Amino acid sequence: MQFISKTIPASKRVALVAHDNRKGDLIEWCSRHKPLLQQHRLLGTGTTGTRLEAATGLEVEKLLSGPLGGDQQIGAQIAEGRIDLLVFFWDPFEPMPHDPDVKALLRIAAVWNIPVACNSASADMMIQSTLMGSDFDRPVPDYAGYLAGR
Ligand SMILES: O=C(CO)COP(=O)(O)O
Repeated sequence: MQFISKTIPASKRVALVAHDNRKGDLIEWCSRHKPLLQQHRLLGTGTTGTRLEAATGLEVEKLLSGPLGGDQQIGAQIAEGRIDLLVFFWDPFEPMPHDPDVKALLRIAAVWNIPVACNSASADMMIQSTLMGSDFDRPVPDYAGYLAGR
Protein backbone atom coordinates (compact mmCIF):
# COMPACT_ATOMS: atom_id res chain seq x y z
CA MET A 1 0.00 0.00 0.00
CA GLN A 2 1.22 3.49 -0.77
CA PHE A 3 0.80 6.53 1.38
CA ILE A 4 0.33 10.14 0.51
CA SER A 5 1.38 12.76 2.98
CA LYS A 6 -1.26 15.08 4.36
CA THR A 7 -0.27 18.05 6.46
CA ILE A 8 -2.98 18.63 9.01
CA PRO A 9 -3.53 22.33 9.80
CA ALA A 10 -2.88 23.68 13.28
CA SER A 11 -6.53 23.57 14.34
CA LYS A 12 -7.65 19.95 14.31
CA ARG A 13 -10.92 18.09 14.51
CA VAL A 14 -11.16 15.78 17.48
CA ALA A 15 -13.95 13.21 17.77
CA LEU A 16 -14.93 12.32 21.35
CA VAL A 17 -17.01 9.23 22.11
CA ALA A 18 -17.57 7.21 25.28
CA HIS A 19 -19.89 4.41 26.29
CA ASP A 20 -21.97 5.06 29.40
CA ASN A 21 -19.62 3.29 31.84
CA ARG A 22 -16.67 5.26 30.41
CA LYS A 23 -18.22 8.73 30.18
CA GLY A 24 -16.84 9.68 33.59
CA ASP A 25 -13.33 8.76 32.43
CA LEU A 26 -13.69 10.85 29.29
CA ILE A 27 -15.02 13.83 31.26
CA GLU A 28 -12.01 13.57 33.59
CA TRP A 29 -9.64 13.36 30.62
CA CYS A 30 -11.22 16.31 28.82
CA SER A 31 -11.19 18.41 32.00
CA ARG A 32 -7.48 17.71 32.45
CA HIS A 33 -6.72 18.70 28.85
CA LYS A 34 -9.25 21.53 28.53
CA PRO A 35 -6.67 24.28 27.76
CA LEU A 36 -5.41 22.33 24.76
CA LEU A 37 -8.74 20.88 23.64
CA GLN A 38 -10.45 24.26 23.53
CA GLN A 39 -8.02 25.35 20.80
CA HIS A 40 -9.45 22.68 18.49
CA ARG A 41 -12.78 21.69 16.99
CA LEU A 42 -14.51 19.05 19.04
CA LEU A 43 -17.33 16.81 17.97
CA GLY A 44 -18.94 13.85 19.64
CA THR A 45 -21.82 11.45 19.69
CA GLY A 46 -25.00 12.90 21.19
CA THR A 47 -24.97 11.90 24.83
CA THR A 48 -21.21 12.07 25.16
CA GLY A 49 -21.19 15.58 23.69
CA THR A 50 -24.01 16.79 25.92
CA ARG A 51 -22.39 15.38 29.07
CA LEU A 52 -18.97 16.80 28.13
CA GLU A 53 -20.32 20.28 27.49
CA ALA A 54 -22.21 20.32 30.80
CA ALA A 55 -19.28 19.00 32.83
CA THR A 56 -16.35 20.85 31.23
CA GLY A 57 -17.73 23.93 29.47
CA LEU A 58 -16.01 22.83 26.26
CA GLU A 59 -17.94 23.43 23.05
CA VAL A 60 -18.75 20.13 21.34
CA GLU A 61 -20.57 19.70 18.04
CA LYS A 62 -23.11 17.02 18.84
CA LEU A 63 -24.04 14.32 16.35
CA LEU A 64 -26.67 11.63 16.85
CA SER A 65 -26.44 9.34 19.85
CA GLY A 66 -24.24 6.32 19.15
CA PRO A 67 -27.01 3.68 19.05
CA LEU A 68 -29.01 5.95 16.71
CA GLY A 69 -26.24 6.36 14.14
CA GLY A 70 -23.72 8.71 15.78
CA ASP A 71 -20.85 6.24 15.44
CA GLN A 72 -21.61 5.93 11.75
CA GLN A 73 -21.70 9.71 11.34
CA ILE A 74 -18.21 9.94 12.82
CA GLY A 75 -17.07 7.06 10.62
CA ALA A 76 -18.36 8.91 7.57
CA GLN A 77 -16.39 12.02 8.55
CA ILE A 78 -13.26 9.89 8.96
CA ALA A 79 -13.75 8.50 5.45
CA GLU A 80 -14.14 12.07 4.17
CA GLY A 81 -10.83 13.08 5.78
CA ARG A 82 -12.47 15.36 8.32
CA ILE A 83 -11.23 13.82 11.59
CA ASP A 84 -7.67 14.08 12.90
CA LEU A 85 -7.97 12.23 16.21
CA LEU A 86 -10.56 9.81 17.59
CA VAL A 87 -10.79 9.46 21.36
CA PHE A 88 -13.17 6.56 21.85
CA PHE A 89 -13.46 5.19 25.38
CA TRP A 90 -15.39 2.05 24.53
CA ASP A 91 -16.64 -0.33 27.20
CA PRO A 92 -14.64 -3.57 27.38
CA PHE A 93 -17.14 -5.20 29.76
CA GLU A 94 -20.59 -4.64 28.24
CA PRO A 95 -21.88 -5.72 24.83
CA MET A 96 -23.73 -2.91 23.03
CA PRO A 97 -26.88 -3.19 20.92
CA HIS A 98 -24.96 -1.31 18.22
CA ASP A 99 -21.75 -3.38 18.40
CA PRO A 100 -21.62 -3.57 14.58
CA ASP A 101 -21.45 0.24 14.47
CA VAL A 102 -18.70 0.29 17.11
CA LYS A 103 -16.69 -2.23 15.12
CA ALA A 104 -17.30 -0.27 11.91
CA LEU A 105 -16.06 2.95 13.51
CA LEU A 106 -12.86 1.30 14.74
CA ARG A 107 -12.40 -0.35 11.35
CA ILE A 108 -12.76 2.82 9.30
CA ALA A 109 -10.30 4.59 11.63
CA ALA A 110 -7.80 1.79 10.91
CA VAL A 111 -8.48 2.07 7.16
CA TRP A 112 -7.68 5.80 7.12
CA ASN A 113 -4.73 5.71 9.55
CA ILE A 114 -6.47 7.87 12.14
CA PRO A 115 -4.94 7.93 15.64
CA VAL A 116 -7.41 6.23 18.01
CA ALA A 117 -7.19 6.34 21.80
CA CYS A 118 -9.34 3.91 23.79
CA ASN A 119 -8.18 4.90 27.29
CA SER A 120 -6.63 7.82 29.11
CA ALA A 121 -3.06 6.46 28.89
CA SER A 122 -3.16 6.30 25.09
CA ALA A 123 -5.14 9.55 24.86
CA ASP A 124 -2.51 11.34 26.98
CA MET A 125 0.19 10.30 24.54
CA MET A 126 -1.78 11.04 21.42
CA ILE A 127 -2.86 14.47 22.49
CA GLN A 128 0.80 15.39 22.94
CA SER A 129 1.83 14.29 19.47
CA THR A 130 -1.34 15.10 17.57
CA LEU A 131 -2.55 18.40 18.99
CA MET A 132 0.50 20.13 20.43
CA GLY A 133 2.57 20.79 17.31
CA SER A 134 1.71 23.55 14.88
CA ASP A 135 1.29 21.17 11.95
CA PHE A 136 1.02 17.41 12.02
CA ASP A 137 2.08 15.30 9.08
CA ARG A 138 -0.05 12.18 8.76
CA PRO A 139 0.48 9.58 6.04
CA VAL A 140 -2.87 8.92 4.41
CA PRO A 141 -3.23 5.56 2.66
CA ASP A 142 -3.66 5.77 -1.11
CA TYR A 143 -6.01 2.98 -2.13
CA ALA A 144 -5.94 3.68 -5.88
CA GLY A 145 -3.72 0.62 -6.55
CA TYR A 146 -5.86 -1.57 -4.34
CA LEU A 147 -9.03 -0.57 -6.15
CA ALA A 148 -7.46 -0.93 -9.59
CA GLY A 149 -6.51 -4.53 -8.83
CA ARG A 150 -10.05 -5.61 -7.95
O1 LIG B 1 -22.73 4.60 21.91
C1 LIG B 1 -21.80 5.35 21.78
C2 LIG B 1 -20.58 4.92 21.05
O2 LIG B 1 -20.68 3.64 20.49
C3 LIG B 1 -21.83 6.71 22.33
O3 LIG B 1 -23.09 7.27 22.15
P1 LIG B 1 -23.60 8.39 23.11
O4 LIG B 1 -22.54 9.42 23.21
O5 LIG B 1 -24.84 8.94 22.48
O6 LIG B 1 -23.86 7.72 24.44
